[in-house]
Amino acid sequence: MEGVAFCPAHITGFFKAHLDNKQKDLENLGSMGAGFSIKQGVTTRVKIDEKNNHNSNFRITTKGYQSDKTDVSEFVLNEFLKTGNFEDKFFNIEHEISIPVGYGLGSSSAVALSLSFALDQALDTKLDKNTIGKIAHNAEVNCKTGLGDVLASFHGGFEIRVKPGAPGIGTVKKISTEKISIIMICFSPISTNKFIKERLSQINGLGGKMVNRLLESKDYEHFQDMSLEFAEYVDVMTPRMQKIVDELTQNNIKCGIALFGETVFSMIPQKDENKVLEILQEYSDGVIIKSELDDIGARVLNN
Ligand SMILES: Nc1ncnc2c1ncn2[C@@H]1O[C@H](COP(=O)(O)OP(=O)(O)OP(=O)(O)O)[C@@H](O)[C@H]1O
Ligand SMILES: CC(C)(CO)[C@@H](O)C(=O)[O-]
Repeated sequence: MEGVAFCPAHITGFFKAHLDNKQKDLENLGSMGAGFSIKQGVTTRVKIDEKNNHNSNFRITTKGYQSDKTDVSEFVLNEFLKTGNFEDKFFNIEHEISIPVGYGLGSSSAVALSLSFALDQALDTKLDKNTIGKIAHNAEVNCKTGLGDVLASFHGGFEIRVKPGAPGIGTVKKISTEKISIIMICFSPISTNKFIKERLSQINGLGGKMVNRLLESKDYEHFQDMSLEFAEYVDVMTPRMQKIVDELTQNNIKCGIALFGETVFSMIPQKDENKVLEILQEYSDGVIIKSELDDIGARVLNN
């Protein structure tokens, strides 16, 4: 019994949290906002064997970029364990993470959603796609590692989240663009969990208005301008980020900030790719990622 699935990394440029305390169902919580999914992300392999003499009933290993915790994966696994009797089974879970963890690239949601699809395939549970998405969304919101990333990476592309919630409840509007390149530079992580717990209540005005503005313009350059405005508003801009933003702006290149990480991204026409890379390569303390939009969203991979 095996399953393999991929979920793209997702970057949020601005958002409005929906965490109404009276609303207890995790699937109704989430965020509105806008962002995009990229070609890199998380591939998860699940192998289910007999338990035999293992002490625990699962093992989670990570290839590529590493993480400090695995609570998001454990939440997803536990939801699937409720669907049947698997006492004599051993779940071998391997995440292959091709983007740095904690830098605003939605690695935790890509972990959750790729695992949810892979478990459905391995167990042959045949859940409908929205239910698979819901399990991953609930894991993210429960662990406070994200609010809208699962909904967004479920659909892929450059998206506006117009209604918050898990897949099947929340809705997105996809915006089509010319063929663009996405180049990012990542410096250091910012904990989304810490931000949601400590700062979220202070920041809930601007994101909703920006959603409406982007629905009008449907323009990726406008999206980036608003992302910079939002980053200043929530006060996450560091001097290092500001320096890059200034240099790109002086060269007529649009850019935005990935929430939440010390990460600057630039969505540009493909012809401008080298110009951006030349500028970013001077900053040797950052990790540069070159990508394109993933328009498909999370999916099972046929092995
Ligand atoms: N299986 C897992 N793999 C990776 N991270 C996990 C896992 N389970 C829980 N996490 C937690 O998620 C954190 C990363 O989430 P965080 O939200 O901070 O960053 P991100 O998902 O990379 O980016 P974003 O800011 O866009 O959400 C890790 O530091 C870790 O504590
Ligand atoms: C809270 C958040 C910015 C963290 O990545 C994201 O999940 C979102 O846009 O809801």
